Amino acid sequence: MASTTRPTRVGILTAGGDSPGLNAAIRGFGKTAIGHYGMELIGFRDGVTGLVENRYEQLDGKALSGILTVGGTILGTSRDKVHRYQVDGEARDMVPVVVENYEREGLDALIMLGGGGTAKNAMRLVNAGLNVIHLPKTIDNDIAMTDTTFGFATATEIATDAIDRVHSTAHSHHRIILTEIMGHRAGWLTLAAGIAGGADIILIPEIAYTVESVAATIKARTARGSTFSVVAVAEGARDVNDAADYEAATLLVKSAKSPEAVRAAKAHLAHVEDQQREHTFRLARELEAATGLESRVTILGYVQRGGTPCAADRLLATRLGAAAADLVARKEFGFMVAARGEGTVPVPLSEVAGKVKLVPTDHAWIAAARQVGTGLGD
Ligand SMILES: Nc1ncnc2c1ncn2[C@@H]1O[C@H](COP(=O)(O)OP(=O)(O)O)[C@@H](O)[C@H]1O
Ligand SMILES: O=P(O)(O)OC[C@H]1O[C@](O)(COP(=O)(O)O)[C@@H](O)[C@@H]1O
Ligand SMILES: [Mg+2]
Repeated sequence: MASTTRPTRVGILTAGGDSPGLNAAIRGFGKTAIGHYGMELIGFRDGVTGLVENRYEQLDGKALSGILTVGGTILGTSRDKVHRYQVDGEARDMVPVVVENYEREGLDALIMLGGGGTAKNAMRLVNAGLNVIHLPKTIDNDIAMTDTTFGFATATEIATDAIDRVHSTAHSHHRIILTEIMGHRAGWLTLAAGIAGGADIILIPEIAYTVESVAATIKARTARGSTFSVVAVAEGARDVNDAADYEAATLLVKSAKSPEAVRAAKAHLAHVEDQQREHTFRLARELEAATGLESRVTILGYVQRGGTPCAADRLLATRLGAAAADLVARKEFGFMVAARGEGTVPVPLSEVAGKVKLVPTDHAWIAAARQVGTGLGD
């Protein structure tokens, strides 16, 4: 009797903040899965939302054509959590619903493209028995166990270009221009763009700053005849006082025992972070008072996440996507596909989920910044 084997059926989604290279990764996975391995592919809409609501579209060769260079994600995205899904203002555990949808659609695997939050969602679905593979995207570069993430290189280009551009206006007006750069709790993007753009001072969350130190660097420049300065400020950077408050709030979260205590501590941490949100404007006022130089703030914001991915991100996203399809073909699941050197390695999701990769204070980039005379605010 002739045996009929149905093609492997795979779902894919993008979740978390959008990031240049998401479409390149969808294409990299899809072309390999469909063209090379003969699999079927469906794309869930708007991240975990589409997974819960079972909203998806068929992805074929035509749907994947022409998206390599396109910014954002053709599938849409959201920051929904699978275990605390908001329904009528209430948080519900939707893992069983997702399992049901996965089974009803006859899926053999689910590919989740996302950052730290997505790694945690992926881990929850792995624990519920689904065959999941995660690909690391984020402009923040803060995912553990991978050399880098797609989106980071493009965002670095954009932020570097911004720093280049504020230089001439800072110079013309004899001003201090503070350029606030994204990165959530990590300083990778600010550090990379700050070095590449030749910022005079770089402030990152991993190194608490004092206004006195930043002002001293600026005054030393004035003494050398430069009556302007450019400061690259990470959105998560803090002065020593704010850093102490933040650390205390973080410790509370870590030491909380009951679920209620954890929730209360997390709410307190969110409040502390909220209070510190305007820190770049405060620093601008403090520097103006300390140096006598007029100060201005430029917040780069979502410009850093938009538009076409650079070549390095297209290359990274394509090779990670293709490697994910190889894993599906080999029936190896529960992994994040990490970039390691020029290759890729599958890393168990348990070694990634819940971890954040911050800039080590002995990192070579920090050493190089110091060596060329850049102030780090400490
Ligand atoms: N007068 C200026 N006008 C515009 N850009 C400048 C000026 N001086 C320096 N830059 C830019 O600032 C960045 C860092 O320059 P750098 O050589 O470190 O200057 P400095 O020694 O004055 O700090 C470079 O991108 C450089 O092109
Ligand atoms: O898009 P939102 O919800 O405003 O969030 C902003 C955050 O998203 C990011 O741009 C990227 O975050 P993820 O890639 O981890 O989702 C951070 O740099 C920033 O702190
Ligand atoms: Mg993140």
